[in-house]
Amino acid sequence: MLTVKTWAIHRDPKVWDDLTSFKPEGFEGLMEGGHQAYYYKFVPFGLGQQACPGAGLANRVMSLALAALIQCFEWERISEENTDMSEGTGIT
Ligand code: HEM
Repeated sequence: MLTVKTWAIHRDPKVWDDLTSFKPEGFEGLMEGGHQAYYYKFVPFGLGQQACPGAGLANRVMSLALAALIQCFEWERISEENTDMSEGTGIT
């Protein structure tokens, strides 16, 4: 069996700058160059035979789901402190 090391790909300093900072703009232009270019750099759905079969659906409904959450609820911060986004163990 061949497994793809997504953890290492997503943390490759040759591909990603300043890995531990929150920089959404780092994802801009990710889709340029077509499907293949996107998948080699950023592989949230895995790769190969075991890759997520729901990727197409997820990509299409993600912005709708997020927009619905933003529109339907009143959001507020629970404290003035920044959320700790550091890695931990557990199940997503
Ligand atoms: C943001 C949304 C999603 C993400 C990030 C995601 C990510 C993943 C990942 C990383 C895998 C494992 C790939 C591997 O083992 O290499 C996977 C597997 C799978 N996903 Fe998703 N997924 C998402 C949404 C969905 C949706 C919407 C469906 C179905 C409607 C789905 C169905 C599946 C199934 C059935 C597998 C198992 C595939 C297999 O083992 O053959 N996923 N997904």
